[in-house]
Amino acid sequence: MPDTGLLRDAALPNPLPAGTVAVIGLGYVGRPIALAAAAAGFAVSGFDLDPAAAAAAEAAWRGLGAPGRLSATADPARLPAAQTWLICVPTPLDAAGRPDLSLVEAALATCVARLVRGALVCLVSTCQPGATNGTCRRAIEAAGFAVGRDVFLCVSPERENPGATDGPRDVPRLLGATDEASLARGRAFWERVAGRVIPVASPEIAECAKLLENTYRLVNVALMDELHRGFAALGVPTRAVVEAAATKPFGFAPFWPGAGAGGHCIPVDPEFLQMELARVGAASSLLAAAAEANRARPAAVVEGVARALGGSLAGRRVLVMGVTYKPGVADLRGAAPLALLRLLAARGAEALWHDPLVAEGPGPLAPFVRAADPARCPGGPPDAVVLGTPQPGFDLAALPRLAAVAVDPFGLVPGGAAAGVRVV
Ligand SMILES: NC(=O)C1=CN([C@@H]2O[C@H](COP(=O)(O)OP(=O)(O)OC[C@H]3O[C@@H](n4cnc5c(N)ncnc54)[C@H](O)[C@@H]3O)[C@@H](O)[C@H]2O)C=CC1
Ligand SMILES: CC(=O)N[C@H]1[C@@H](OP(=O)(O)OP(=O)(O)OC[C@H]2O[C@@H](n3ccc(=O)[nH]c3=O)[C@H](O)[C@@H]2O)O[C@H](C(=O)O)[C@@H](O)[C@@H]1O
Repeated sequence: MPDTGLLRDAALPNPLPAGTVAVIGLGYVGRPIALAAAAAGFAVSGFDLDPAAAAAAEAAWRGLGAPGRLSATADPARLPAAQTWLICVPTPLDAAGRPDLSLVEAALATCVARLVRGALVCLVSTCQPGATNGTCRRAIEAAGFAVGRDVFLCVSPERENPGATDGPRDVPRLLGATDEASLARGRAFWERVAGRVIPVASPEIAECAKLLENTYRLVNVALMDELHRGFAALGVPTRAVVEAAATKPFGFAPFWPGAGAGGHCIPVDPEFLQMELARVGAASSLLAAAAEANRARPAAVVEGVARALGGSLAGRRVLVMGVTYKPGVADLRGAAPLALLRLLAARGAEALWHDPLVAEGPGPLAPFVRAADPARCPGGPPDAVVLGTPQPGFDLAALPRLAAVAVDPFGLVPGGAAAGVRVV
């Protein structure tokens, strides 16, 4: 690869500003990292393709009294020749359910067009093992830079827990790099911004660890969903079983049943691991079964509602309590309760919803009827109520009073099956 780095430096209109960071992608992940980097003393330029996201980031930062050295733009021409580049764009599945890295590739294109010698590129987005050493390295080398000499490359996957952790300093950061020099550069940056950094021996270890964390959650949630039905058939309350098992001071991490693990990470990220495992002929059948069970979970819950109503949902009115993907978080992405609403409607029911965290009926909720007060549903009391997401503040003991049939995929309603609640 020709070493054009020096030429590129000379041609750039911007001199390399000391301590400048560019954050590409200003969503849930990029925005707090940009803020933390500014708080750590870096001059930070955020970039988002979506002008609304860039404007929202600036407004949020202003509201927090963010330092003036923090700015956001949707115009790549306004990006400086930064010393540190952080890739924080989404990594979704495509329509066929395959991992889609096209946004990471586009972000890399924005970055490498402005790379200067000495810069550090860090992949933060959740990607498949090999993305750093493959996709990222190729993009940098194609621009004429030698990784580890001209430009430094590392990966530090995000591990924030939405709704529970506040910022990049809350969770230790894994850090993998392509070489020693890159690891040192990455470590110096992240220790300043995030505090606790855990260096690992390769980018692939960091990538796989991130995917293992979320795969572990998917498999265990799917197991609990299945056991929940079994325990119910045995007449044993699942939550009491898990709480009892969790008193063991080692060797057991509690997971809970629900309407289906949702969001845009737990059902998605394991596919990145599975894709690479399949490529080397080692696809995990256990992971495949868990993913399939999780996809099928909302349909199983709806079938439970149908059975409780005598078999057919046609013309019945069913209220879903809580529609976000997890309790306490106003995020509808990949939310299992949305699948419940769609499946109920597809089977001829009138689907209603209530959620104190969702004021309006935006996009995916538009086809369904909002019940601002679940005790006074439009059109009168529903035939059945099903717990979609147990939002903080829900009076679960009162759930069975909302309709003749109450369905609980979580095992949370007091009294459970003994109190006439349908446990699914
Ligand atoms: N949301 C979360 O709590 C967590 C997310 N992650 C991972 O972090 C990554 C980012 O996720 P989020 O921040 O949640 O996504 P997001 O959807 O909230 O935000 C991403 C932003 O990137 C922008 N974008 C897309 N392509 C771009 C490009 N080429 N150039 C510039 N901007 C671009 C989008 O317009 C959007 O505003 C994903 O890989 C995700 O799996 C990991 C852990 C936690
Ligand atoms: C706590 C934790 O490890 N969080 C990681 C996770 O966050 P996310 O917001 O997806 O939460 P979480 O996994 O709890 O719920 C997902 C779904 O499972 C359901 N869920 C969950 C637990 C359970 O016991 N039962 C259950 O049904 C639950 O109701 C949801 O429907 O993925 C993030 C990511 O990589 O983006 C990581 O950065 C986070 O650190």
